[in-house]
Amino acid sequence: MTVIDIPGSKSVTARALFLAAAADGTTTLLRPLRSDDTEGFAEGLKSLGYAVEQEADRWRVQGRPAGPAVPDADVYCRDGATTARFLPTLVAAAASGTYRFDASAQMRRRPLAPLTRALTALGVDLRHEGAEGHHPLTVRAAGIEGGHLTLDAGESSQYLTALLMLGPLTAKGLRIEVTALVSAPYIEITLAMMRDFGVEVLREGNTFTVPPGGYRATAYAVEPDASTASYFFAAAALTGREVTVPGLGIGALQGDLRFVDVLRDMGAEVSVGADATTVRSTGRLRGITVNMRDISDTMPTLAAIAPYADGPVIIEDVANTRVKECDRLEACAENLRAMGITVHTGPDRIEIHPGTPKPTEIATHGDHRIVMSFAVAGLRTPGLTYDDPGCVRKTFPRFHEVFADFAHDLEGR
Ligand SMILES: O=C(O)C1=C[C@@H](OP(=O)(O)O)[C@@H](O)[C@H](O)C1
Ligand SMILES: C=C(OP(=O)(O)O)C(=O)O
Repeated sequence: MTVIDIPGSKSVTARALFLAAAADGTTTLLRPLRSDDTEGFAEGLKSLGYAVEQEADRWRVQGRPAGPAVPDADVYCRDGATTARFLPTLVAAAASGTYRFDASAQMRRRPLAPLTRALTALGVDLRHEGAEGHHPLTVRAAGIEGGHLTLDAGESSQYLTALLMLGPLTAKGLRIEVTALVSAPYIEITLAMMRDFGVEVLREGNTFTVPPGGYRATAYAVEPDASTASYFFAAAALTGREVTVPGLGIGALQGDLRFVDVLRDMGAEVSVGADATTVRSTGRLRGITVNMRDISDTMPTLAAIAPYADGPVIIEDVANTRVKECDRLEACAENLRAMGITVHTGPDRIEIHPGTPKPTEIATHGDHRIVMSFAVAGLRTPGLTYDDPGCVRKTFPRFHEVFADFAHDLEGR
């Protein structure tokens, strides 16, 4: 059995930084993720005048319920959609200030119109320099009264997360009626973490009622990243081995841990314990048809191991993977085809046929998940190379070292 320590969750770290910055008091984050996305979020907060002290496994944030410490700032959100969607929302609640946000070329292309429209509907003066609903943008803060909103979060749950977290910072709170939602388990993370910072959201069907009153600082331990864990679980299922990830068990916040259910359906033995999850190969990897709308960050993980299954793998309802770090459906298809595999894609689906993959250079499109997913395939098809291996920095800067040690350890068993 191989036990692997996974770095902290990106989603939890980003939310914790937002909530800590808005809270009354000093918050300590234990085991935050240290990667480009989360360092970028912390840097963004610092540009806004928040005090963020970063020691290796412990970050301290001094909350500022009144908002940024500086009257104006330029904030670069890098490639992180959590940063690019959550930070403009955080500053919108301040009583005054002018804050300009920009992001990487890909993040400029990624959408946020439903969020910017919702903020505008709440009375926020938000201006775009180019296309509406895209970075760069400037927020002129003047406080938010609050009230009722209708939101389409069918393209990204991050719009809803941003507005939920904004609610307690408005004068009267928010009532948000959601007409469509993708990546729903991320909303459970948001609600659970808001509760940890002292705010209870009332949920009635598709309507969320968020009370005013602000957040309370706390000490917060960040759980390991479940999307990152998917590469190690998939590796076990693919290579006939067993892998245990401590820190992700029954009470885990992240929906992406459900990726192990997909591996179970494909033939692996899975045990989700109180505080750890184990995947053990039974030697079988069956084809499967699976809806991944809730856990689409793990779609590339499944796509990369799909050719080694004994039947077709069909992944459905993942249209939003086309607006991530790249068009992930086409990137997976392109790379699998380059490996000699038969693949069909539709607007929201991918169908991958069994075959004998041959090594190639993986076109990463700057997407960390493409690299990490195909690294798993590399355990069965040695010789895969990557045109931009360093893009793993977004969520797991030490991925290549850790994965090489892990693969070595697996081989020895
Ligand atoms: O809220 C979050 O932390 C995230 C939500 C998901 O995005 P979408 O809701 O845009 O699918 C996920 O893909 C992303 O990596 C992180
Ligand atoms: C889609 C992702 O990130 P984000 O949307 O937070 O940039 C991801 O990490 O796979």
